[in-house]
Amino acid sequence: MPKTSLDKSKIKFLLLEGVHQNSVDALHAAGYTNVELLPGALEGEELLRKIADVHFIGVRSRTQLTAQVLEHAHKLVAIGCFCIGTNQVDLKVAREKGIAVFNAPYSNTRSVAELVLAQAILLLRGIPEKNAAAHRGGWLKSATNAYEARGKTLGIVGYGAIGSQLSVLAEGLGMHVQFHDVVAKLPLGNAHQAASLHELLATSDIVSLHVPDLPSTKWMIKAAEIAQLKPGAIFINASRGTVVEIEPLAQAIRDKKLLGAAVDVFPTEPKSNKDEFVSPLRGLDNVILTPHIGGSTMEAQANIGVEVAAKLIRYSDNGTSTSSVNFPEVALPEHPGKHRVLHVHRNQPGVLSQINRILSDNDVNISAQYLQTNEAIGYVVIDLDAKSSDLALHKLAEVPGTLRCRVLF
Ligand SMILES: NC(=O)C1=CN([C@@H]2O[C@H](COP(=O)(O)OP(=O)(O)OC[C@H]3O[C@@H](n4cnc5c(N)ncnc54)[C@H](O)[C@@H]3O)[C@@H](O)[C@H]2O)C=CC1
Ligand SMILES: O=C(O)C(=O)COP(=O)(O)O
Repeated sequence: MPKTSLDKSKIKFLLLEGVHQNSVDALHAAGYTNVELLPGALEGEELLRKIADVHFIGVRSRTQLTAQVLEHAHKLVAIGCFCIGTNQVDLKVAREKGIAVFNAPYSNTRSVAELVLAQAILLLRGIPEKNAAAHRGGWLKSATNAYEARGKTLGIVGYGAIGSQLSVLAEGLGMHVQFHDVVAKLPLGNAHQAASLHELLATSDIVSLHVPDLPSTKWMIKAAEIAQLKPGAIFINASRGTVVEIEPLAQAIRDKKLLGAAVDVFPTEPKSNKDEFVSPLRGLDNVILTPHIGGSTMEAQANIGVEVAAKLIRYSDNGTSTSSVNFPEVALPEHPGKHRVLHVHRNQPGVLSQINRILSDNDVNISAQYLQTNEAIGYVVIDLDAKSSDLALHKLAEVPGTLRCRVLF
């Protein structure tokens, strides 16, 4: 059973995919000097070897922390997703192992919304094609198939943080907005909820996807859905590459059924800037292909770096798990003069009573206790006298059902 009680300088952080330097600075400032920052994603043997040795890992959307990878994460206390999506992490397995997962749910939403709006305007004017032709010496001066955004209907699939922000920006341009969501959402401005996905697809001039990667959104746009789009429509996907089947989309572009498309996310993405990008959409001039940079702005990355580093530091320093995406949320006060035992266990009957029995049998004076559970795990935090913490750590780590146990000084 993994248990930790470490000096800060021995707590290892591995940050991947070039997360912002300010996260390293924040960790250093908080006393965590053992931080490795790598520019790309990791996979295969290298990831397994590295993850086995660290207490905290930071990733973006590319590194896959699957059940198999997490099997090797013997020391891991928490995962920071320096992005919105957490689909790259097996959240359930992480939870069952007592590993808390944090993300930055809002820091890059504006960047995505701005990019999508810009792409919609460029595609309405046929700019990608005209630009590509001009680079080859061509001159496509023509108004044919070039339109203003004003008065066009934008269909947003997934009216969450990004979709609703896009809605407001698009209305500012004079567009009509409709959306489809599985949850009833308050329409902003003059936007309205479409009767169904089918109706949205069939009646929008531009369709933009903003759903998370879920089993229910996997390949939600296939040949049948693409066939429902209006002739001459524009299709944009900056959500996840698993939401849209690429081949039927490429075919609709080749058949000139669609005016254009913008795609930022792909079923398989290169793991770093050194690897080749392969896609059936390559070579189609009226498709804007971007390398998953919807959230890649200086502002967003700086905000994400600060936000996620702060969540990891708080969880490490103090045990607060607020805003974790897979963990019982506990907001904890400081614990001056006391030691704090953090105990993560399976949510099964009897664990808490055993913990309290052990503490009482050993005359441990509890100055505060906090408990939060979800359907899978329980998270109990106990503040006690410094002299008792070593004993408590070792005894509580042996309680059946214990997943992780550590002590904070
Ligand atoms: N291209 C990029 O760089 C970025 C991509 N993203 C992607 O965008 C996604 C959305 O981000 P947010 O708006 O912040 O998430 P969000 O969670 O605020 O909104 C997602 C919305 O989709 C809805 N939804 C879920 N399943 C649906 C379905 N089957 N049909 C229709 N609606 C459904 C939800 O009810 C929710 O309202 C992220 O999960 C991430 O995958 C996020 C940031 C950057
Ligand atoms: O925030 C998200 O979910 C994104 O897709 C952005 O991913 P990235 O950090 O650019 O790999």
